[in-house]
Amino acid sequence: MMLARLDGETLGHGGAAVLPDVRLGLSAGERLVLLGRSGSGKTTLLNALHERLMAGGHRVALAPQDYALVPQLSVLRNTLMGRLDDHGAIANLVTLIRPGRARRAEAAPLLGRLGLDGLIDRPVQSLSGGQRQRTALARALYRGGAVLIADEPVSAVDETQAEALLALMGERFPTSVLALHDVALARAHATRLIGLRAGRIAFDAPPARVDPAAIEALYAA
Ligand SMILES: Nc1ncnc2c1ncn2[C@@H]1O[C@H](COP(=O)(O)OP(=O)(O)OP(=O)(O)O)[C@@H](O)[C@H]1O
Repeated sequence: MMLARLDGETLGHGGAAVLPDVRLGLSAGERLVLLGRSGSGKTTLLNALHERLMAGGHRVALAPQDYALVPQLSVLRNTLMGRLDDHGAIANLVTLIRPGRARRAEAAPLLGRLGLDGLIDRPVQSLSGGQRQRTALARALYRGGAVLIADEPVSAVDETQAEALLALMGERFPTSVLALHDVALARAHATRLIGLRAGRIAFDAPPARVDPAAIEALYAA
């Protein structure tokens, strides 16, 4: 089933085209991984797919590159924010002021899987970069949905953790679109690798059909 499609659209910012004439579809069950140099348009493309999915009425979990956490609030409260739009304003206020036992119990197993169990009540501003990144991921995984969109979601953790986190994302979300810079992780996780270079999609194919030289060419100066 096709969940979202970009059909010859020009993506950019304020009139400046970053990716002209993009043709790309996302079907249920696919794991797309975007590769490309800094500034090649990965975030731009993720945002466009996010908008398109939302417009189609799909529930999407988003893990942005800058995490978008509230630094003064705890790991638990930031995680619970993943479902704010499922509840009314009053319920949300109560949850954010004093998360109830039920909400805590709901989020705790996931925070355990992410290695955050000892940090649940710590304000995010007192965490390391990797711990913040895992909190942002916790919020997305707690949200759940048809599709996960994550922009460099494992850039701040070590390789072993990265593999475990990608496995967890795959377990929770059959469909995802990720930007990754680690080519080995990208190959291992993706069902489709998409290379961006010089304003266009240089390749879009299953990892086994993408030549290492094509990937190297993405990053060549
Ligand atoms: N809000 C914005 N306003 C104007 N230009 C932008 C904005 N965001 C990104 N750009 C420009 O769009 C281009 C693509 O940026 P984008 O963030 O999509 O790249 P990226 O591949 O995700 O990069 P990185 O790997 O560094 O995160 C860049 O030239 C960037 O300068």
